[in-house]
Amino acid sequence: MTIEPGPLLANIDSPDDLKKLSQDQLVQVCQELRQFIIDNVSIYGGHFGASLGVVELTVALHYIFKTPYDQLVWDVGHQAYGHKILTGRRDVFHTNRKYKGLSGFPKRKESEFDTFGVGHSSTSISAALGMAVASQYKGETEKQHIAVIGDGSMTAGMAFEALNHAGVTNSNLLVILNDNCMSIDPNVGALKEYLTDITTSATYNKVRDEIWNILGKISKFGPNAQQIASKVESGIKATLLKQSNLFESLKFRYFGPVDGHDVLHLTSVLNDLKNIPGPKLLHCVTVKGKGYALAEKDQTKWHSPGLFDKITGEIYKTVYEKPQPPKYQDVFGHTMVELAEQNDKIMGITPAMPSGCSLNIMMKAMPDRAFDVGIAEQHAVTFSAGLATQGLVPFCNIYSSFMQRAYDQVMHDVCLQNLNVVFCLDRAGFAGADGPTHHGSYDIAYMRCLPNMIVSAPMNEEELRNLMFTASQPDMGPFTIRYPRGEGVMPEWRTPLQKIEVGKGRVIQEGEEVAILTIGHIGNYAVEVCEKLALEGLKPGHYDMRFAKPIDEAILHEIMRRYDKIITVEDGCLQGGFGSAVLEFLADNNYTAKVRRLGIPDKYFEHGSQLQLQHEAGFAPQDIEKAVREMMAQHVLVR
Ligand SMILES: Cc1ncc(C[n+]2csc(CCOP(=O)(O)OP(=O)(O)O)c2C)c(N)n1
Ligand SMILES: CC(=O)[C@@H](O)[C@H](O)COP(=O)(O)O
Ligand SMILES: [Mg+2]
Repeated sequence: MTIEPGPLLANIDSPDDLKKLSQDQLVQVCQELRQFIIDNVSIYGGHFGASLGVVELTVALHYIFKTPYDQLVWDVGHQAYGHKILTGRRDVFHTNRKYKGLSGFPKRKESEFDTFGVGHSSTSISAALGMAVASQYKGETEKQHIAVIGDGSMTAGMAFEALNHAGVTNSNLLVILNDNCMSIDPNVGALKEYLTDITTSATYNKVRDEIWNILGKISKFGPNAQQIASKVESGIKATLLKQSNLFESLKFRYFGPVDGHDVLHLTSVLNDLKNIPGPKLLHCVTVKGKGYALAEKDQTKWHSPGLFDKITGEIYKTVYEKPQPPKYQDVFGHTMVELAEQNDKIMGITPAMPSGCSLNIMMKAMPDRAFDVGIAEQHAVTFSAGLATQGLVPFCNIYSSFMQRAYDQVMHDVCLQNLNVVFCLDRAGFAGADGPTHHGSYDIAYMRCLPNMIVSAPMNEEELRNLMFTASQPDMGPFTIRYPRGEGVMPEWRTPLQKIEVGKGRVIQEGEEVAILTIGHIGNYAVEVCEKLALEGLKPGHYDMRFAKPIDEAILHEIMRRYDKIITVEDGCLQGGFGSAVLEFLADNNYTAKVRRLGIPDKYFEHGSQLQLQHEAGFAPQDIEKAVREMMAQHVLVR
């Protein structure tokens, strides 16, 4: 079902069509765009509050700037639905985040208006600066470069690295700080408080209004207006502004705060800024979820709510007759509290994903022992390392793909010093609709090669709890536990906590001819396959190896004695992953069994459901079954 756009939006196939509208029509087009986003997301899903919050900004940017010639970079990109709809993708927007459909984030290969591929936060200023410097180098002096970054994304070190560089260039860069006082959860930290102070400061607002009044008058003076305006503005700021401004201190020209929902004022401000050279920052104050009352009220819930009834606001949930297994995330969250109640050394850390990873349960129960540190993965890891030096046991929960950003900290600050930090890597394996930026494909490989690091993955809820308990024991050193997004398999999951021997796998079923070796939740697919094959009297062995490192050598020797053929299955990259660890063991021990490795091959996978992507990669249940049947049909001549 395609959604009908409003009458103005129906005629906008590109920003050129938008530019044909009169100023008066802009308010209506914003209403239509907002409604179109609500209509689509309620039926097809996706990120919600962030795009509603930048409707006016999106319209104003495409109205004033010459996109795609002028380069517009969205940070994270979860707020870019309006941008996609206005730039030729309105009629296919219902495919957003669906398998083979539009990406949920800007993507260079999807549109020339998507100047930079995003998904992970805080890259926009660096990227836009790179573009601005390239334009300068090529003599494209007219070209504009705009980075739109949220207050949450601004908390990351990378954003500050970029500001630090940009401030000493004379590049044509406009940073728009979209300040809605929210990350996914409420934004945190001193920067957030600083931004709130500026937004509410009476002195500041007075100064700002005077500057804009004077700019308005001066613009009547013709071609030299901007130089004059710029001098007047600096003068006013220098003389009137007693409090120092962070961005001005970094040599940016700071403008704002302005109301990010007043589209007419925004167009006039952007029009003025277009003509002011050098790095500048416009502080826009917006409301996440603007225009949909429930989303304005509970902004975390409506960040990405799932499907809902747009009239009543009811978020649909599947109703089951029997109790269902919990999400791994909730098992993690509740187990953290349980462990921390028993062991006063345990602390919890998340970089800006408290509700996503469920550390919010511990943050509520034990606020002095659980920290949201902002979008700051590098800091989260080294902060955890610092805690560990003092004898505490930090559980640092980071989405597998976001951990890529903190790799040096894992190696240099944790592993090299053999510190007791537990890394809970959430969203391991295919993330699903978020796509390649968010798939947790590489963690087994990138963690396995680091000395001192233990790498494990639970096959179910009980295993997750036991691995967490094991990792909390004294002197474990760096310990990784990876698990996927979503439900496990055990409705009755509050099992007693038991220590697992590090590096020890489990026999799920002994069999004949072919052994399936799995790691983590994906092992449940092998269970399914074995049950199906048993109906035909076929009985492959199945081993849940639990640890990719140290790998269970005793069980592997035993497997080599019993089987000619091995299938390894992992929801991670094949290069350097769990299957590679098995191959290394075979080679080191001169075994010559036939081995087939199933996992994520050496290419990027787009978005879709986890199962669709697993099948595309060749390790969904039917693919494992096929591999077993093919292996069983093969005759091994040499042993
Ligand atoms: C490196 C990284 N860490 C975490 C995330 C998860 N994440 C996506 S959006 C978001 C909040 C961003 O807040 P802000 O930039 O203020 O945008 P808003 O949603 O408020 O519009 C977070 C934490 C991410 N995409 N990238
Ligand atoms: C844009 C972004 O990075 C997050 O909103 C992400 O989509 C959250 O993923 P989960 O829904 O798996 O928590
Ligand atoms: Mg925000």
